[in-house]
Amino acid sequence: MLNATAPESTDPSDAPVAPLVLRGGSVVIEGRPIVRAVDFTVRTGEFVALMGANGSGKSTLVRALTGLRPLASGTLELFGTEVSKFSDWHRVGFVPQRPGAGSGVPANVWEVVSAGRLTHRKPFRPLSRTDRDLIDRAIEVVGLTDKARAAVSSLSGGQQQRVLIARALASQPDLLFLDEPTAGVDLPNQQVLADTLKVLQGRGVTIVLVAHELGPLEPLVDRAVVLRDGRVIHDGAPLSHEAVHTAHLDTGHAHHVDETPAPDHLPHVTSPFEAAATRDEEKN
Ligand SMILES: Nc1ncnc2c1ncn2[C@@H]1O[C@H](COP(=O)(O)OP(=O)(O)OP(=O)(O)O)[C@@H](O)[C@H]1O
Repeated sequence: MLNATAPESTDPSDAPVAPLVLRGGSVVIEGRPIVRAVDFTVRTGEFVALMGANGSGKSTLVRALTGLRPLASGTLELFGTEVSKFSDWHRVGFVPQRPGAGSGVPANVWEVVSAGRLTHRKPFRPLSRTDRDLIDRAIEVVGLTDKARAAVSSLSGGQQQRVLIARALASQPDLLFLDEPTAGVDLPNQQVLADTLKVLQGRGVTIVLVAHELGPLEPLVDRAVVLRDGRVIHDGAPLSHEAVHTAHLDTGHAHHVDETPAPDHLPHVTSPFEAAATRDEEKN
């Protein structure tokens, strides 16, 4: 007699593709190794906090993971595709650290958030009804509907941060990076951020967030990865602010990395954002 129950698949190709796999990733800036041989995998739907002291390399790592900084060595795969061949950038959202969504341009909230739909539109086509609905909804999720036509420059720092988050939401990413979204943001705004990220987490979005302290975000975090001097010193349960600073390589959760210094001459990995990143640096 035939068994009607289908046998469970053992085919490894059935496993969901990890949104992010970095192997031996190093970043060198002006000859100085800033990120050193980091292995970092993020699974679908995970919420990972990237922690560590000032200057430990968190922002640099995030910029490498978003294709904004070339890797000096190592490999990066996004949704199973090597980064130089990856083209589904609309699946990746990034909320940068720097405040000031308006950045001197007299744009209103709705205009800035609408930029989140740019990667989805065909060139020179006006926004569709769907685009407009997604923009309105993103503004609603971050609680700024009543400010939709306000100049971004007229908003508080925390509200401006929410505008940047709404812009990322409007692009409906599957993988969202946020670089210190709570820095300099008051507690009510941090709570709005936590509520917003909870909505995204519920939708299955994978989230990688840089933070010094988790605050209201703590209950959402599945895993903390702590960097020190460009290396991973902890990869496991979320840590308190104090524990981040006292974490040692022998915590038990620690992920040991190769101590070999990055070589001087390294292969160059290009990305579609590299030109933009260079321009960005020149401005700094
Ligand atoms: N464009 C750059 N040019 C020169 N050095 C840089 C550049 N970007 C980063 N660095 C250096 O790399 C190191 C790591 O910086 P990074 O901003 O990645 O650290 P971080 O952990 O995010 O710090 P913070 O918490 O202060 O934001 C620092 O010593 C910084 O000075």
